[in-house]
Amino acid sequence: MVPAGSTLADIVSSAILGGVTIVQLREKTMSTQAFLTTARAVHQVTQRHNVPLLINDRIDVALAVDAEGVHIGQDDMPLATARRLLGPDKIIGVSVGSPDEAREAIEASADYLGIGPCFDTKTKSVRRDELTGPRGVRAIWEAALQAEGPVPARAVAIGGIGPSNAAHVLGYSRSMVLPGTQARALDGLAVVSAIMAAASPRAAAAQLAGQIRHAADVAWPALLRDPGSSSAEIVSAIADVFSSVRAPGAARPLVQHITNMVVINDSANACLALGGSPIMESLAADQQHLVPLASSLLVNIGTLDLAAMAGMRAAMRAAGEHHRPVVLDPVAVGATPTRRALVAELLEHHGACVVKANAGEVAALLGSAEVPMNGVDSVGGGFADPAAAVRRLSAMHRCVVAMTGRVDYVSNCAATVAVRNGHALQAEITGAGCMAGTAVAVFVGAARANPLLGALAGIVAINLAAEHAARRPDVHGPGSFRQALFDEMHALTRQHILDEAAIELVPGPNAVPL
Ligand SMILES: Cc1ncc(COP(=O)(O)OP(=O)(O)O)c(N)n1
Ligand SMILES: Cc1ncsc1CCOP(=O)(O)O
Repeated sequence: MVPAGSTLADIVSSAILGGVTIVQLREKTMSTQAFLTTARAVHQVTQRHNVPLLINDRIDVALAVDAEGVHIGQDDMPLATARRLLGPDKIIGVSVGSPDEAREAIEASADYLGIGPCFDTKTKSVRRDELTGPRGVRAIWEAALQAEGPVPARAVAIGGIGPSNAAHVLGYSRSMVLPGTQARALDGLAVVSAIMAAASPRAAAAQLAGQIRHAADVAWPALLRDPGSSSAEIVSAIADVFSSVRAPGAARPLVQHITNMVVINDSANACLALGGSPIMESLAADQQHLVPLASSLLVNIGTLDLAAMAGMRAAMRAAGEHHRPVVLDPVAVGATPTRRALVAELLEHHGACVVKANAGEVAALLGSAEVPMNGVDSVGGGFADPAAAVRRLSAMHRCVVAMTGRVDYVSNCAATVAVRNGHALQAEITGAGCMAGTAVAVFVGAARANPLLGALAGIVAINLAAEHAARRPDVHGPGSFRQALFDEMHALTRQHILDEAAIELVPGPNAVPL
């Protein structure tokens, strides 16, 4: 992987200057003599920078160059033997791909775990069924944290991790906030190609270090931020978000949509009427150019085709790299295997900031049959405990969930808010739910520090507009309602929100056991 004209030691030095804090030398095919020569050269560099060097698999090489430690796999020398040979002071890391392996390694005193492989990678040949995904990383990490060993558990994730998914992997794999304990993130990420094959290893390492800081300092605290502690406080905070978009002279948030062909025009008009600026582009190749310019990304799977699916993946990759909030609308997710697999993949590989869904879609995502669907519509009486359902989905995917219905529920799993605005005519026009997704995307882009409030602002805004439209004397049914809805979105004011938002904080546990 070392490009012509440069040496491994040069790359390691430049990666450390970019922010790498520990180096592992992994050579699968070199002769022992060449491995020793390389290890000595790399060790000189790491020692100069005061960064530990670990040798993969080869205890003999680690001893010969007096490296700071080793990394061993499940098929390598047993940990106890490695410890005997290396002594108590050397670092020993162990690869784990299951909760059982994690428990065993912690009990046997591993200094850290390498959890994975998380995603597919060209660096190592792994079977599909061996890939843990971020959800598997989370399960393994939680098992490690619950295991009892002589040293506290530490871990990194490995496999296919780069700048577009690093923050997502760290956020998604956090152990859950169980009552009385803190959510715990992994201690870092292990990457090979994202640094070694980069044009500038220093810039690549710096970008990854930035993603790690973003995950810890920005994304996670934002997700769990309080919306306020009383209905009045929350309504006032929602009104502030609304005003930040609608203030005279404020730049209109650009919302990049990949949406369905049924609603595309209505969604673009709703975006404009609410104060946003819509762009609707599904071409995969354009996403890396468009998404960084946008304030948020809306992905709606309503009418699927292969090109749009490729566009969604590319757009969500770009959103991960550039920290753009993604609003995912999993339209009719339970209806077909393709929809189920796509949404599972998008949530697992990229993650969403907000999932906006109706009750039937929430049920499908939870794997529950409690709420049936008829095509894209949720039918029946909904969940017996809707707040618990949104909390559970929010905790499962580490995102805000906005569930639309007669009463809307919006949750970041630490707080859940019920919204009792809206009108029955919303269920009589196609695309009302999709427009709610657009409304959420407009305000989430403006409320990055608190996506729960952004989602609430979108839901309240479209619902109040619907109430206003339905009250108009010129509205006689779905057709005139649809037309009036755009006018009323446009005419909505901060004062309407302060006077008319009907929201309440739903009492409940702070976290949900998964
Ligand atoms: C940090 C880290 N985690 C996992 C591995 C993989 O090690 P192993 O299972 O021994 O597989 P190979 O590297 O030998 O292919 C690692 N090297 N580092
Ligand atoms: C060594 C190893 N172990 C599990 S995946 C992997 C390779 C990771 O490489 P990359 O960071 O290039 O995906």
